[in-house]
Amino acid sequence: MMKKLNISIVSYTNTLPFRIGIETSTKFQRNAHITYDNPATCAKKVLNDEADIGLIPVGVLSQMDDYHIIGNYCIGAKGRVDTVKLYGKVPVEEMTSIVLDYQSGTSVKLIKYLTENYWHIAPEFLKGSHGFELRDIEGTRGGVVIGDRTFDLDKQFPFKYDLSEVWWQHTGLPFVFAVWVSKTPLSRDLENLFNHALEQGIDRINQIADEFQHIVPAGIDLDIYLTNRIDYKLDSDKRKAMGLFLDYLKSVPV
Ligand SMILES: C=C(O[C@@H]1C=C(C(=O)O)C=C[C@H]1O)C(=O)O
Repeated sequence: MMKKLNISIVSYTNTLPFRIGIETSTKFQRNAHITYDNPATCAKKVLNDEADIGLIPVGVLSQMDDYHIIGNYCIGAKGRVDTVKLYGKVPVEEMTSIVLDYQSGTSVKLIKYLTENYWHIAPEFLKGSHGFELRDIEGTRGGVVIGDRTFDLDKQFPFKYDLSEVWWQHTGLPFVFAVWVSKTPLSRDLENLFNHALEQGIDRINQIADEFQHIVPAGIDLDIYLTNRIDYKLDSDKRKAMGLFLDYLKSVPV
């Protein structure tokens, strides 16, 4: 019998196929302890050895001495993703500061890449705290928000920028927000089993979207979100994009 595996998974709607794949796998149902966390917490748990496997932000990998990317799936997007946005009451060119989502480890670095290399502006960056998205985006202060909290924010701000779409316009590449990582390598068998569990969920996306449509606010089409916005396959273009982003993080410690 294998030791119980601690798995930390992002609790946002975009991980539904992963969650269902793992939760319904007979192997992991019995032999895993799953926690549902925000991305920054997933990373912290893997870094502190509180989790064996985590869905962790790519932006955090540059701070890890050793890590292993598991399987062929990720949280990525080809162009617009809808749930990672810079919001503001003024256009980005007029923003003097930007509050960063405390739940993020990737988008908070992607915004630095884009302000530097795409918009050519140098705003001050501030760390957001719980509830910042409803409180702190004011005047010339913009804010980066990720995950389900964005579902209700689009109506509230006149200016919004989809960071994955802007990355796509700038590089012509998809973007990878989070990957499955372990600090110590898994056995080939275990990695295959884990990847297979994820695949079981991915193969049922349309059915899952149907079943869970009621959990997202009216106006959000879950099937479109899970099939045309989030892109789960960690293919060669996504690996290339991830390499480019990690090289940038190495060159400018952000
Ligand atoms: C696409 C998304 O990507 C998320 C963004 C992350 C980050 O910025 O660190 C991490 C995990 C992803 O779930 C989203 O939250 O909607």
